Amino acid sequence: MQIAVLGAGSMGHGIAQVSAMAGHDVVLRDIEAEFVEDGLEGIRENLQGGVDRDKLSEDEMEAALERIEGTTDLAEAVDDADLVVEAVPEDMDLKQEVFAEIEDAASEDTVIASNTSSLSVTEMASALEHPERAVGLHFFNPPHIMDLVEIVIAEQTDERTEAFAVDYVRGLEKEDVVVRDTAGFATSRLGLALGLEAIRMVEQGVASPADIDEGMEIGYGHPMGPLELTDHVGLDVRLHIAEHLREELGERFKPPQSLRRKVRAGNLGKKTGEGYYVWEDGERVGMSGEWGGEE
Ligand SMILES: NC(=O)c1ccc[n+]([C@@H]2O[C@H](COP(=O)([O-])OP(=O)(O)OC[C@H]3O[C@@H](n4cnc5c(N)ncnc54)[C@H](O)[C@@H]3O)[C@@H](O)[C@H]2O)c1
Repeated sequence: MQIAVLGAGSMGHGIAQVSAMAGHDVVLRDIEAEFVEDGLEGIRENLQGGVDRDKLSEDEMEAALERIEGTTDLAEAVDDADLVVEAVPEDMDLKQEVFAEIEDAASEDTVIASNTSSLSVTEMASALEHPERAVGLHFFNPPHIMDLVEIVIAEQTDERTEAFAVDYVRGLEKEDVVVRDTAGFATSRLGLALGLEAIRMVEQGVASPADIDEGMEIGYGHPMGPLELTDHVGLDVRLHIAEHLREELGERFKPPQSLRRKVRAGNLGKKTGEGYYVWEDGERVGMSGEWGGEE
């Protein structure tokens, strides 16, 4: 199958990589040649990492690389594509513009997918003349490691498009869950509900961040507790999604005060060195100030 991936950033280059690994021919498109080159370099590094860890052979790496081309030309990318996956920044106007551009340049039965993590695919699809071919393919970061893809069914998505998306995801040897297009889909909504409640529990002094996280890790088998996960994702990102879900789904997603306070103070989690924990060189070294630092 011929696949175009638009946007060669964190997600786009990974989606191009897993598609090529599954045997598809891929064109990766970004708006500047240097972004395309960065994306291709990211793919080379990931694949080389796989070879170093004996996950794939040199030959498999070379074959995958040969199946991927880069371009800045939209028409060249989508012209022969059976599937176009957009992974451009999370902005509804931009996504709608990109959807309409794809439809102008692609053939009539090309499936048009968005990797959005929170926006309405139904709203994006409304920019198309044939919206029944739109679908959400929500990959997780990084796509070459994470096994799940949420397939998001917009109001307009028809059965052919849904079946196509399921086949594509299974062909990547990933697990699919099919969800209706609602705010936060299935994963972000549940993950955030847990994260916000954990933050409220910290605010109420129920237990320390480390004890709450350990409770979920050991008691419930979660690989990472909700507060550490919040630090990984970024407090700013979680606040933004909470505000969106509050607007769409109600007050139960109201962002807790400490989340707002920390974001205002620039304490955004692992990337800035402090969130609910303190981080040094990417390692968790203690809890944030009000918990005295000690775990
Ligand atoms: N980063 C994550 O953890 C994550 C996880 C799941 C889904 N997503 C979603 O994936 C999408 C992309 O996120 P990202 O983190 O890869 O962003 P990013 O900023 O790393 O990459 C976006 C890329 O798109 C390019 N771009 C901008 N306009 C374009 C256009 N018109 N055509 C082609 N390329 C264009 C940019 O130059 C940039 O290289 C967003 O919708 C985001 O919500 C992100």
